[in-house]
Amino acid sequence: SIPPDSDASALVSFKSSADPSNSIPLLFSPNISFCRWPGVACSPARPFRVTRLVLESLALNGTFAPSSLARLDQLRILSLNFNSLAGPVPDLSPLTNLKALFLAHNRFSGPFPASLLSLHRLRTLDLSHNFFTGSLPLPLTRLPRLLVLQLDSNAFSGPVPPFNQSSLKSLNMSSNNLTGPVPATALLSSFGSPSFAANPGLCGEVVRRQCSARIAFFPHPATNAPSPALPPSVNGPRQGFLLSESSATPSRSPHKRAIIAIGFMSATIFLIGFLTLVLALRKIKRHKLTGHGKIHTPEKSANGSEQTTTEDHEEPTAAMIMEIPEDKDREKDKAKNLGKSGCLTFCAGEAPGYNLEQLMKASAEMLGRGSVGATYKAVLDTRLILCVKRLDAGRIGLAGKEDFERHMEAVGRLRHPNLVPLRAYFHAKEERLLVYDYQPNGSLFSLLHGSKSSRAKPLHWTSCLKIAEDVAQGLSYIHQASRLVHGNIKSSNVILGPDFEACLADCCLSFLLDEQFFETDGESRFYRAPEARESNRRLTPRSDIYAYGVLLLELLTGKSPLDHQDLVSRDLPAWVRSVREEGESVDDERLTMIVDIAAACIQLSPESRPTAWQVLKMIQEVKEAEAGDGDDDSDLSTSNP
Ligand SMILES: Nc1ncnc2c1ncn2[C@@H]1O[C@H](COP(=O)(O)OP(=O)(O)OP(=O)(O)O)[C@@H](O)[C@H]1O
Repeated sequence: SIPPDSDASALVSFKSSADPSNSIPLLFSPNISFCRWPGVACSPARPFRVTRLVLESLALNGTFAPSSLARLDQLRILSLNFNSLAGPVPDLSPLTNLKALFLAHNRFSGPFPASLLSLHRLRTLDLSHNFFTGSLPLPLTRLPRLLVLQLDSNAFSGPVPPFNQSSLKSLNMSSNNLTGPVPATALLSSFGSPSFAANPGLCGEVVRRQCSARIAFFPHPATNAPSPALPPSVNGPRQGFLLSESSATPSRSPHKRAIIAIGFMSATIFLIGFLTLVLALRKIKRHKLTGHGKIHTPEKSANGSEQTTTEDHEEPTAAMIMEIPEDKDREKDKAKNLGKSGCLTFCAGEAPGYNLEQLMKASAEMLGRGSVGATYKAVLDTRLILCVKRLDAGRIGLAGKEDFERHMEAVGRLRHPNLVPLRAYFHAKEERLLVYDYQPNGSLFSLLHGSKSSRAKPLHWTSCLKIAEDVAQGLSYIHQASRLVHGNIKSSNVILGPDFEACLADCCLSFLLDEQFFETDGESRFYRAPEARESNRRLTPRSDIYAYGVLLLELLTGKSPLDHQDLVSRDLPAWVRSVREEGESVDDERLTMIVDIAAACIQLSPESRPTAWQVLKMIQEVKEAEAGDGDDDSDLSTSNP
């Protein structure tokens, strides 16, 4: 039997929570010395003390139990890569000799494991491809021996810590949700932009993306000067500074301050004015919204990114809104009501970066009208570009303010590099606005079907795999982190971010619709699982998977689902192959693997469809097969004691 205080008992304890499906039953046999259990190594210098534990790709799908490995204070290398371990990483501070920790490609969640910050011998840390959230702790910059740090493909947010330790030779923070300027330390500058790719909110020299005026402006000492009070619904005097700053010289003259002060004093008057605008907004008919206001026309800069012209700011959306002042008493009443709920609610505890007033003054371009309302690209005076969805009051079923807010709060908590984040929402009596990040590179729909000049060609194979993986990542996160359902997966709701990463948009909005308006005839119906065709109440994670399967075939063939409605009766591999045959050659086995995934997703019976997580793993297997047999443990050897 196994002595209770031995390293062997620690291993058994770890297995009991990490491996509930008993995927490795034979590996942990009491008849063999535990130092010879597969994946376990003990040091000759310290008999019966485990120094290395490598349990990779073993389908471990439980949790990493607190204290289970705490006894292993001689452990140098711990690798649990490529499993499905979920939940937080427990306190690992007792593993004081740990030099390499690999937890990549699992389902770990929660904040950055703070206990790792006390592991001063740590040289390699790989937390990539998990669901970690929250900010990166500053003490990470003080781990003195850190050589390799892989944090990519998580949902870390907040600023990049100013790493500058000379030991660090490899750093990857890509595909997170980090924001703000990347500190231009010598070390971070030497890594350059690839280490930070697919973090749409990062800016600065290191990532070669200009920071907005806000970021450049606020550290300026003048912003700390006391400012006159404003009504609570106006987001403080900073906005006034910003508005004038965007077109001003950097120095703030007394003359300028006086102008700003006058601006503030008239804020109340202005506020009433803008409330009027909000009320009138409801009155504008669709054709007026599209045709009346000055449409913001983006210009492509030399680097391909969109820029706004000065004129864009001259005629705000408000101009479209302003035209019909109603009967004055009614206006006042409505203004009072709006005043009570006239603030944007920012999601996920994020600091307000703008206010409703600024939003209303933004220049706007209608991007389209979907099932729940119209979508606009809004350019604020600060040049911040947002995507604003104005919900169609008549079609919204979730009538109560509380229900609406509860739903939007839950949606607003979702943060993942492959989801378009909901930043804020607004709810007044009959007005509901949703504010998202604006994604500059169009939708997958326009990528696949947008060009009228050439007949639709399937995308390049590697792009297909990348987009398929990105979407599966986003979907898997929605299903796992929140138990929400996307409800409307289709190619126009897959938007391409600044680094052409695919992000799911319009997350969980189908549930807002009054059931009678649930479209049974729009393009969405081609993506809809048979069991959910008639009612939005029947949308489930499995119906999302069905939609994903249809999307995958669209991606592989470049054909709209309109053109492949009889999917179930087709010989899918033969069809996909025939459509792709003119393009670049793709390994037949890999193509079949992907088509098989799509076929599994569009099974008629919801129970037969895989989960999003399984889909993701299968896509990643194809990608890995594509990349050839990887050198998974190359870092292990570099950190081998
Ligand atoms: N965050 C965003 N950034 C950039 N473009 C976006 C964003 N969200 C949506 N879009 C684009 O705006 C257009 C209109 O979107 P909208 O959601 O209103 O309609 P839809 O996607 O066609 O229908 P549905 O309401 O069924 O999702 C689409 O082309 C979509 O790709």
